[in-house]
Amino acid sequence: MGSITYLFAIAVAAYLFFDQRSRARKARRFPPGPKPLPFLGNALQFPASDPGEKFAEWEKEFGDVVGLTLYGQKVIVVNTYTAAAELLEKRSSIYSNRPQRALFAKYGGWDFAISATNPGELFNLERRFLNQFFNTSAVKRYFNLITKNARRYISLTANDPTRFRDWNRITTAANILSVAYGHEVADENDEWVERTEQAMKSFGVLGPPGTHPIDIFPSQVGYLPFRIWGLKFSEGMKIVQKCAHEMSIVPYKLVKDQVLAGTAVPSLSSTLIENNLLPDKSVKNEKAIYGSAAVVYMAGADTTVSSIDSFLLAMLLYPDIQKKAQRYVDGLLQGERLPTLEDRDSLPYIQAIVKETLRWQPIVPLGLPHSLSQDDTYRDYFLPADTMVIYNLRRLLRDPTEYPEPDQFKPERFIDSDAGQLKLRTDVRDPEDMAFGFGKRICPGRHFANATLWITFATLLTVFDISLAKNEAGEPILPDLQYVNGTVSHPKHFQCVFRARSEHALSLLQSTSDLFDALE
Ligand code: HEM
Repeated sequence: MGSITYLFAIAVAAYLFFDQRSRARKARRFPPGPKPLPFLGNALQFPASDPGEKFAEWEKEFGDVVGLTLYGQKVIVVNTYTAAAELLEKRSSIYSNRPQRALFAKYGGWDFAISATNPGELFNLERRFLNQFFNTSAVKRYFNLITKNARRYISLTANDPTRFRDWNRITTAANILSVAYGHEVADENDEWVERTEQAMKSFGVLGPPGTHPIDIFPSQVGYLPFRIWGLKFSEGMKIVQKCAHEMSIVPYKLVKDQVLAGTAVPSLSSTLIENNLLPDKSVKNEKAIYGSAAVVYMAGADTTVSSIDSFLLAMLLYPDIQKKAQRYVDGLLQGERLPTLEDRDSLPYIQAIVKETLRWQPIVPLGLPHSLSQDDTYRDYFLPADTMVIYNLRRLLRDPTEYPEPDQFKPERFIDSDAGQLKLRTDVRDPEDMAFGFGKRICPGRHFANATLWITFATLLTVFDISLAKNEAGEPILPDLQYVNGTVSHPKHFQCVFRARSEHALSLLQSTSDLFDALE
């Protein structure tokens, strides 16, 4: 009896030992993915422009977490909300680095930008500063400004509808430059707007992240003169560096001089300079201050502009939804006034339209990649430190199990009508839980963005009927819903007809200049 027990105990111990080893071995497995080539890895298969289709193919073959290698860099592409939330949200403490882009940060001079820094002193300070100015209650102090610029956009569009996309860009810039620096955008030739647009364009020379030899082997080739990569590259990098300086130090110094002279218009920069001013007139935490202000424009303008254009596309393609939204707006405003952000809770249908716009056309289709600060295991997979994590936001926001008929624009999916009263549903996943990213890296400007989109959509619906342009034969021109891909994607050229819904609506806009004063 004793020896049987003994043998049984050995068998159990042996089983546990081998089971543990086999699980450990299994956990050393990187997630499956397409077969890599030596050195290049999957670089040649990695889609340079529209990754959506390729990612969908890989997901079908390998599952919702796909493993890739790009020149030795391990990458995972995450295709479900469950996996993204588990890794980037719940394990945020180790999934919040950014893949290092030496070309942009170190050699391009953009190392002050929070989007390029890893959690640490500079990151914490910049997140704290941004949160101080963009948390839910702080953004309320910008409601008047946002409303004013939404009306300005619509007023400019009423006067010259052919340039509706320019007006969107300029008035969005006006919002953000005012918040960041107290700078008032006077007209379309504003030097600050041009400067920042030049900076955005200059990034073209950097190419897709992680593909230039300086990004792949920073310590080996980074110190070599830019000339060896060609004249175009070398000239392009000089512009990137010049823009980094002009976007950060130049406006910062200007505001600092204004603070010292007592002439600064209150803004994120002026307040932070005042709060960090030392008796000898130097400023503590300078880099975090100019970094926070510069990144607000870089991250906030393009994204908001593209979301507003996507809303216009939805209104062109779904006229019944436009009519329905207008009925709700008219029911509240009775054609007597324009909407304000105080009306937000009374118009849940417009809130649902904001959510559906962010879901229907995810304008940051792959989010911003995170990276792992230490080894981890997930399911049976081993994920080494420095693995890049791409969350396929377009896939997450168009998941048919969360959002049936995901290609359709249907704000109704977020609406409940309780005894005839509309309210937002709480049992459907809110696209805002994904569209603004995850964990410690979640977009700090999300409340500001939501307010800007809401007031712009509500005012557009109050003032205009938005409809398709017609060709010479009188047939409607349907937009093809093609987007120019990039970190932020934008709809390609499309046309829109804006017809004022009433003379009174226009006159409300025209009297807006008085209203602006009242709002300020
Ligand atoms: C519709 C508008 C917007 C969308 C869809 C959007 C989306 C995003 C996304 C997906 C990220 C990446 C988060 C992550 O890494 O997981 C991000 C980061 C960021 N966003 Fe936004 N954003 C918008 C507007 C804004 C605005 C208005 C501001 C500024 C006021 C802003 C400031 C930032 C900053 C500074 C980051 C970098 C955060 C970091 O690296 O830690 N965004 N945004």
